[in-house]
Amino acid sequence: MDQSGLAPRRTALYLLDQITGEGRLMAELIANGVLERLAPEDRARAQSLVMDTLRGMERADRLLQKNLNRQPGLTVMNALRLGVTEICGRKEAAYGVVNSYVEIIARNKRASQMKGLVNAVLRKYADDGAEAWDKLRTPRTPKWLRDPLGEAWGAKVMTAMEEAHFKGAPLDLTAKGDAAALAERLGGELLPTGSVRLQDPGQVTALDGYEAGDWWVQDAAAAIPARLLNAQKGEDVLDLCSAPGGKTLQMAAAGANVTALDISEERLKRVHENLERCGLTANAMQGDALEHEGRYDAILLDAPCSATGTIRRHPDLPYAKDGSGFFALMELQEVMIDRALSLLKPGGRLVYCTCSLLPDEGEVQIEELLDRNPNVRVDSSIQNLPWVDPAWRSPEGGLRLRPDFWPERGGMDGFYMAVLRPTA
Ligand SMILES: C[S@@+](CC[C@H](N)C(=O)[O-])C[C@H]1O[C@@H](n2cnc3c(N)ncnc32)[C@H](O)[C@@H]1O
Repeated sequence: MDQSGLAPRRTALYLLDQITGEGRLMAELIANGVLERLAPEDRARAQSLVMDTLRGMERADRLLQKNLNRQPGLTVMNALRLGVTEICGRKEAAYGVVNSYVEIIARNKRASQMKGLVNAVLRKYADDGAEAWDKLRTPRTPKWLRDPLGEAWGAKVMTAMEEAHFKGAPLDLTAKGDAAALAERLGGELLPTGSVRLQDPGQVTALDGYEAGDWWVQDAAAAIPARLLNAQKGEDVLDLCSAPGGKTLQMAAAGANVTALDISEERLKRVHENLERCGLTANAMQGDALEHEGRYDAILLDAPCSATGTIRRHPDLPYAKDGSGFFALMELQEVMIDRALSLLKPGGRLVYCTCSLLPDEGEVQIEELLDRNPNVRVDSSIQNLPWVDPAWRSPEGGLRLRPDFWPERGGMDGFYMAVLRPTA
């Protein structure tokens, strides 16, 4: 048989097993070199197969349920999910898909006796599987996360967010210089917030201006906190949780004296690489935000969080996580906000943000801060900036961004952000 599709599919199956069975994140697996043995085009293929399967998981499972008396072991189930996604979701020719997964399972010592089942089940989708797939509802987020998000935002918004998650995300860039000129050069859209959006970018590193460091990849929502901080030339600015460095680059490009801290030596390497590629300067250093000393005009705290705002790009998150670590993150966020406020010079400002859809990591953190510290106010004037959509305004004075906003443009990451100013 034709062996060409086997390598990316086998890797896709391994990735899916690790995500759904071991709770590993895709980014972590890739950083550990899982894709390295594959040819570059196969890497992209393996990755996109996994992403599509995770995004459409509920559809694949619903279609499979009809043809399975009981759920097989994880690897066989995941091979079936990948196969159904390819045939029904990606509309690929069934023959090659079925043969590949049968071959992969046949070569798997623990699962080889199930190759007949894989063959028999996948074949059933060859004729009308694609049509059945298209008729199914937008795939739902796993219950552990759907419940709290639905409670926070309501059923209608939940469905709209799920639609955004299912569609995935375009590529957003932040320009080092003139964003309008960059949009024109790359044939992208200049967004109201100043980011440049490309709908169908191809390989990022091959785009014009990558080598020259004229831009960096940063979701439009993720670019807003540094815009709110509005670092000025010559100001002493602290990026407390900086890696991989998107916001550090924005503040360095504005001419501020940026100290970029991160607890992870490994992740800090990315900050150094990004600064070097873009020809920008910052004092990037490894350190714990809770122990850092100094006094700053402006501080950006992009706190570690559930990252539930990034599901459009990271559909593995709801399957790799179960929410069990989130409470500890919320406690850390609270301590970090207090610590960050203590590092401000008189008259200084702090932007607190998280790429989370959970109010406990955003709105509630700010409400609780105001309760325990009457000497801080939320600077709600940012809600009136000309490029701020009124729909983003949050009652306590911050901005709430959600993936279902800008649906006609391709959405945005979920984020919460607020500008805080000590009054004494
Ligand atoms: C949301 S990410 C930051 C993203 C970054 N601001 C950007 O825009 O590219 C959170 C970061 O916080 C770092 N972190 C976690 N605990 C920390 C601590 N106690 N002190 C400093 N950094 C910490 C993590 O290593 C991670 O890189």
